[in-house]
Amino acid sequence: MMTALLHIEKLVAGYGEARVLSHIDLTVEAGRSLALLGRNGAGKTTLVDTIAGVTTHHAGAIHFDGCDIARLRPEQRAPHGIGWVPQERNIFPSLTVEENLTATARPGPWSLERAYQMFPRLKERRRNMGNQLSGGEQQMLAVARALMLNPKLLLLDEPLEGLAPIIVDELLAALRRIVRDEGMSAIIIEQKARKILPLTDEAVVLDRGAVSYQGTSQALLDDPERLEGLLSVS
Ligand SMILES: Nc1ncnc2c1ncn2[C@@H]1O[C@H](COP(=O)(O)OP(=O)(O)OP(=O)(O)O)[C@@H](O)[C@H]1O
Repeated sequence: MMTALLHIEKLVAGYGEARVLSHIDLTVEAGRSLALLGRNGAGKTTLVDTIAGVTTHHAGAIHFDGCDIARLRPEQRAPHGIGWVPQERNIFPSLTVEENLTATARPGPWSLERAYQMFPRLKERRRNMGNQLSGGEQQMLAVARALMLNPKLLLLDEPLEGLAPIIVDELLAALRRIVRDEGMSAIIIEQKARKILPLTDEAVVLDRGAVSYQGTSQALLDDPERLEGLLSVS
């Protein structure tokens, strides 16, 4: 039997006493990508942050690559193969682009050279400091830095948010190559469903902390009315 890369069962999590996620079941197979969708406040960030280990875990299992990681501290999860890019990006402002990339790198196929191939802009800016970058460059740096952790699973929290349309297209092209051509497993939170669904294999929609849709991205693209219904404010 093939075991899933990530298998979440009956997960209940939140912040302190507050329970935001209730009985979430979710599976990501190796080499598959998942779009995580839902209205504002549905719990998308809370779910990704729970996989990264920075929320309060109340109940349920998080199996990752054969281990139960639910009780591990965040810094213990990265070595297991979780590459997390939070919404805030957390670029080191007083390190150069290249130092940002190499500071946390782990051995594996994603080298500095390959990161620069994926994001040529970063190579041009490699001697710039983290705080001298545009929002788009910062996001590219955050994704490239996560790749250089050589993770088994990438967690991207709204990578397109606040970026100019031309940068959105550039980043989407890179993400497409990362998940489609390179076969990287990923969970990508996105508000703009129609932008991200063409890249991803599966989709999960959250509503008030529970899963309201789980299926293929293509099925949602093929059924705009359903997609609209799942994401519109009721
Ligand atoms: N630090 C926190 N402490 C307490 N409650 C929080 C905290 N962060 C978020 N919440 C609550 O958890 C719920 C889910 O928020 P979350 O950020 O996960 O949603 P989201 O789907 O990512 O929304 P958005 O698209 O707005 O980022 C919301 O009701 C929010 O108010």
